[in-house]
Amino acid sequence: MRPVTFVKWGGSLITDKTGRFSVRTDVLERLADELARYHAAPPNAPIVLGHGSGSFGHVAAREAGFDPGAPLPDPAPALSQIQKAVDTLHRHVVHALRNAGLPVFSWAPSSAFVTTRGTPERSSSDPVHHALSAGALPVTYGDVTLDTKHGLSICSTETVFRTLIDALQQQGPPVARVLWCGNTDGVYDANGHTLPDLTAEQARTMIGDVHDPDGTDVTGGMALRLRTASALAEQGIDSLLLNGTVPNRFAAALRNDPDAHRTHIAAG
Ligand SMILES: Nc1ncnc2c1ncn2[C@@H]1O[C@H](COP(=O)(O)OP(=O)(O)OP(=O)(O)O)[C@@H](O)[C@H]1O
Ligand SMILES: C=C(C)CCOP(=O)(O)O
Repeated sequence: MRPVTFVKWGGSLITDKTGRFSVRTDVLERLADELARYHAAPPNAPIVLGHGSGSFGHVAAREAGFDPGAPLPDPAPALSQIQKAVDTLHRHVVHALRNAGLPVFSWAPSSAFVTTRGTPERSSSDPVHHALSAGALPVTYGDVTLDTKHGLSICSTETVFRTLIDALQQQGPPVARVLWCGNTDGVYDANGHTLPDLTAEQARTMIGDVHDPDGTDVTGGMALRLRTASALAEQGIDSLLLNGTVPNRFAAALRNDPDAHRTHIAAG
């Protein structure tokens, strides 16, 4: 099998994070169409798609009183409410993908692993590995998890990807790169200009300089993305941070076309 490309559609892209349970259906449909065209045109890399939770999971987690540093006194109702919100957005995503003709295989982190203070344990990538071998499109997402210390925790798509990539790397196929699709032209410097190329070290240095995302967020925004991309670069995996709100930017990144409006965090 060819090396796998991981793709995240961020919550800032597919939802309005300043709203409450507000999905951008038009954006979802266009992205699904861009992905379907790539999928139908060999030679195409196998894809694992993940999506953020935006104004669904982040809002539900905040409303349930989620605090990453402390256990919730009564986790069961919160777990159920957050899972419902996350699942509602996931249904929108898989609906758009199936309508575009893609062979979706949905893979829920909340059913696949338990966490300890937010860190996944005992994860198996077997279903994702087999789905890829079968030619399916595995689709996962940032999710709520049962947690051994806190009752519940939240796993961002970034954490899900790192766990899944570690597990996949042990069995093959290799993972080549991650496309992080959001609502900015990659990572901006202090003047708002895109930084086209960053090493892992430079990306890590920038963590203290980024601001919180607009709207509700419980997982760490751009700081978490930079931390994750630097760690992946050190494992030999490239990251591209790009703006999915602009038509065809995602399609161009899938094809590896050059584009000045994105940030490349290079492996090595
Ligand atoms: N230096 C920066 N360059 C680019 N974006 C930045 C920077 N600093 C902060 N941001 C903010 O980070 C946001 C992206 O983080 P966010 O967590 O919303 O991403 P996401 O993955 O799309 O969302 P979700 O976590 O809901 O999936 C951007 O919309 C932007 O407002
Ligand atoms: C808030 C929840 C439930 C998941 C967050 O995942 P992310 O949007 O990828 O950070």
